[in-house]
Amino acid sequence: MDSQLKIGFVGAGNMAFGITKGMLSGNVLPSNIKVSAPSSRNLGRFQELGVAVTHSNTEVVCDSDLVFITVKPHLVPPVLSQISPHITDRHVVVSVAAGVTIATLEELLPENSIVIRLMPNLPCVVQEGALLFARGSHAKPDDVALLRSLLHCCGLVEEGPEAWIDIHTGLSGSGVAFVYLFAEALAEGAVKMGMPSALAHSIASQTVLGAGRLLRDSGRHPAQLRSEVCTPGGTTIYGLHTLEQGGVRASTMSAVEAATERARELGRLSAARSTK
Ligand SMILES: NC(=O)C1=CN([C@@H]2O[C@H](COP(=O)(O)OP(=O)(O)OC[C@H]3O[C@@H](n4cnc5c(N)ncnc54)[C@H](OP(=O)(O)O)[C@@H]3O)[C@@H](O)[C@H]2O)C=CC1
Ligand SMILES: O=C(O)[C@@H]1CCC=N1
Repeated sequence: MDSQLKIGFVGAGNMAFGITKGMLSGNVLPSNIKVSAPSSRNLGRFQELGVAVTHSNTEVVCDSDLVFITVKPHLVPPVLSQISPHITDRHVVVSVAAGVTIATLEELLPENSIVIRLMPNLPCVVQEGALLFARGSHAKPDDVALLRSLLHCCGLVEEGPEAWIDIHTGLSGSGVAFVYLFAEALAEGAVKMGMPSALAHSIASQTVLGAGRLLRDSGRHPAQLRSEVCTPGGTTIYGLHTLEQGGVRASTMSAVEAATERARELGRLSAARSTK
C-alpha cells in the first residue's frame, strides 16, 4: 500500500471510528486520515488518535484519495450531491450506508466514478469485524486490492455480489446487536438466580467471546459444538429445550430477515431521494 495514500471519512460517528481504529492497528498513519462532521461532538475521539478533523466535507474529499461515506443512509443523497463536484478519477468512494445501492451511489456521483459498497460492523474497533463489500461498475482490481489492504486489520473481509450486502447487514451489521441482546439476557438470567450483576455481565461477555472464538477457529458447524456441550440428561439440554420452547431459533432467523428487508427498504428510499 502507498504510504502516502490519504483516507477521508465524511461522517464521524461510530462506524467511522470503528474503521479508523481498525486501520490504525495496521500500517495506516493517523496523519493520513481526515474526518468531517457538522458538529464537534464526535470529533474529539478522532483527535485523540491524532487524526485531522474538519467541519468541511469538501475539504475531506479534496485532501483524500479514498473517501468513506459514513453518514446515515437518508443523508447519503444530499451529502453525495454536495461532494460530487469534487470527485475526480483519482478517488475511490466507499459507502457503508445500510441499503444504499451501488446504482444510487453511481447516479449521485460523476460518470465513471469508482465506487465500492461496504458493510462493516462495529467490532472493527477491536479488529474483529466482519466486512463484506461489492464493487461498482468502474472499480478495478487495484481499487479492490487497495481497500482490502486497508481493511484487513479490521477483521474478516470478503467480497460478494451486491445482493448479499443487505443480507450481511441483517446477519452481521445488525447481528452484533442481536448477540448483545443474548449476552444481556444470559447475564440477567444469572442475576435472577442470585449472582451479582457485574460478575454475571463479565462472565456473559467472556462466554460469548469464547464461544465465538472456538466456533471460528475450529471451523466446525455450531450444531457439532453444541452437542459436545450437552451431557445426556444434563443441564445444557434442559436449558436448550427451554430456549427452543421460547422460539429463539425462529425469532433469530426472523430478526435477520427483518433487518435484511429493512436494508432493502432503505435502499428503495434512498433511490427515490436520489432522483428528486
Ligand atoms: N453503527 C453500526 O454498527 C453500523 C453502521 N453502518 C452504517 O454506517 C453509517 C453511519 O452510522 P453510524 O456511524 O452508526 O452513525 P452515527 O450517528 O454514529 O454517525 C453519523 C455521523 O454522520 C455525521 N453527519 C451528519 N450529517 C452530516 C453531513 N451532512 N455531512 C457529514 N457528516 C454528517 C454526524 O455528525 P455529528 O457528529 O455532528 O452528529 C455523525 O458524525 C450508516 O449509514 C449506517 O447504516 C454500517 C454498519 C454498522
Ligand atoms: O441499524 C442500522 O441501520 C445500522 C446498519 C447495520 C448496523 N447498524
